[in-house]
Amino acid sequence: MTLLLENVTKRFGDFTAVDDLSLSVGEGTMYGFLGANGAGKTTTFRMILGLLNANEGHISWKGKRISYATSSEIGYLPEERGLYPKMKVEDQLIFLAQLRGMNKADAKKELKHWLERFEVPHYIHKRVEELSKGNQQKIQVIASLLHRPQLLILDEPFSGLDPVNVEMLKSAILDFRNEGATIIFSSHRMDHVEELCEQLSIVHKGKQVVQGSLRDVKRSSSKQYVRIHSDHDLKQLASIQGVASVHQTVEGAVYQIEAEQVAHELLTAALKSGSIRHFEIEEPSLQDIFIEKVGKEHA
Ligand SMILES: Nc1ncnc2c1ncn2[C@@H]1O[C@H](COP(=O)(O)OP(=O)(O)OP(=O)(O)O)[C@@H](O)[C@H]1O
Repeated sequence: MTLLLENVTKRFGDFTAVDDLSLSVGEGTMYGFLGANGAGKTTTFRMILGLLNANEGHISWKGKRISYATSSEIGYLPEERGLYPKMKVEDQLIFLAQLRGMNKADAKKELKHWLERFEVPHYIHKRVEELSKGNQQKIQVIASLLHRPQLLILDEPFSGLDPVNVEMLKSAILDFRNEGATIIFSSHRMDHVEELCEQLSIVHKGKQVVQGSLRDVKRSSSKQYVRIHSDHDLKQLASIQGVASVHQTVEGAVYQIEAEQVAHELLTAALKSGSIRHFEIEEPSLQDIFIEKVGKEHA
């Protein structure tokens, strides 16, 4: 595994922010790191980067500890965005790329490429403070990947972006992954994670409560749903044993079921009531799984 965390614990005084966390991220993987506010995501990222020391456990990147010597291989979008407001975009980003070992000519070329990719080439000579929040966010994303890191850590990359910019960023980071980078990112938007990540982990109060591929995580969930579209009244289906809840939709209803067998009973009962237009057994969404594991209060 490229990035490995083994039994990592971080305490602030008596408070345990990250509790015995282990995870492994394969090379070229897009990895989602999820959790409610205060779950320990940023603390974990800071430990991976060597900005905070773990009290217990080990963290390695390609078998080594991340340090100043490996900083050119790593890109980081911090949660608290930290560009210099008075400095011009070009000066700032080229300076940051040079700090990570890139020469000026290459940095200029890459900067031009990414500004065009994010449709903001005209901001090159603007001061950061002159840009809107969303455009500052794009510039900060560019700062994290300009030096072409092998490992990119993005803390809430989509926050503050409008839907068009979200799509632009998704496509850019997918291309970056396809070119070989390993990407780990946190997000409170489960739909983005579902769309992008092959592997994910959910932490709750510092402890890992879910880890695996999106597919396995969904399969291991106790929740399953049946969606039925019909013009007939299907109210009586709610009383079938094993139907945990019913959600009415414009076209019919979605039933949460406790076992797959209940789906067959629903189908038989629905057909007895008349014809149906649509019948489908649905996997839970990542949002459902998150709420199941982390609690409704954080949904
Ligand atoms: N320097 C610190 N001193 C004391 N407590 C801290 C410190 N840094 C973080 N914490 C605490 O550790 C816990 C985890 O914080 P962290 O920022 O890692 O959460 P998070 O999952 O990134 O949350 P969010 O989604 O809100 O960004 C929180 O309860 C926070 O208050």
